[in-house]
Amino acid sequence: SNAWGYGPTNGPDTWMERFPNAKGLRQSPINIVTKEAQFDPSLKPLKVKYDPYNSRDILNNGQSFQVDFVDDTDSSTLTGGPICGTYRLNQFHFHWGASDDRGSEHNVDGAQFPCELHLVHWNTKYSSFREAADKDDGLAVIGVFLKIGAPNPQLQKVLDALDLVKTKGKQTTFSNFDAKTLLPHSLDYWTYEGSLTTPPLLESVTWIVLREVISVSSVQMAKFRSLFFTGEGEPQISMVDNYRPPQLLQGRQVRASFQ
Ligand SMILES: COCCCN1C=C(N)c2cc(S(N)(=O)=O)sc2S1(=O)=O
Ligand SMILES: [Zn+2]
Repeated sequence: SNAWGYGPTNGPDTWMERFPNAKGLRQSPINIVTKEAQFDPSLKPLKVKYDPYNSRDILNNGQSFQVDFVDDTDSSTLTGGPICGTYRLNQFHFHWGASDDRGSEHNVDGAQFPCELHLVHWNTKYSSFREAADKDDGLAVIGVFLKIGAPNPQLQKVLDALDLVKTKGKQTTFSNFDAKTLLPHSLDYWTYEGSLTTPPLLESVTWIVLREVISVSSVQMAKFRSLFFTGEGEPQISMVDNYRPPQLLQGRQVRASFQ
């Protein structure tokens, strides 16, 4: 099928053929040049309020795996930071490499991390996630880098569920998970206006990339790589290198919440 992906014939360099946003002026991810990120004292602290009760299921969507949240009330929200109003947590997912030397989407001073977590929120000024998804101020995504180090016990809870969602389309219940336990101590961040990093590449995302990393062990990274892009019964293709490379800044300003 000609569905988009990360392979040699359907990867990021082919996406502009079917998704013209790929050539847009606010595409993501980017390389964050820390010296050029300007401290903005008007930026407020991030306020993250996640309720474990809202976690619902974990799904292999054929490009990553995501943990979905019930978002019909304001019980898991993001406020403050660079955004106005209240954004609700809809899902989180990851991007990772075939080896520990690559995998993140954003880079910091040209450096890639082995994995990057994205927590996706939508602006409640719109009636639903789908309605918000293509609005300039529709989405806010928190990006967290994972760095090789000590095993991460909170992440392990997510990884233990992967045995049940090995192939595309598989999903299983995933309740009572507190997404806040995946965040680092400091919520210092860089922020810029960007897009979804996957098709349809909608230019609707306020990116909030945390400066502090969380840890992941090499053994835990191998667990991510045990998933498959392909469905049950199809020739297996390992789910690895599901990241888009950095895009042109096109004159955008990256602001820092810290000095
Ligand atoms: C019209 O809605 C289209 C569906 C959009 N979504 C699908 C993604 N693959 C996706 C990727 C996202 S990322 N990598 O930019 O955080 S956020 C996101 S998402 O907003 O959950
Ligand atoms: Zn993502």
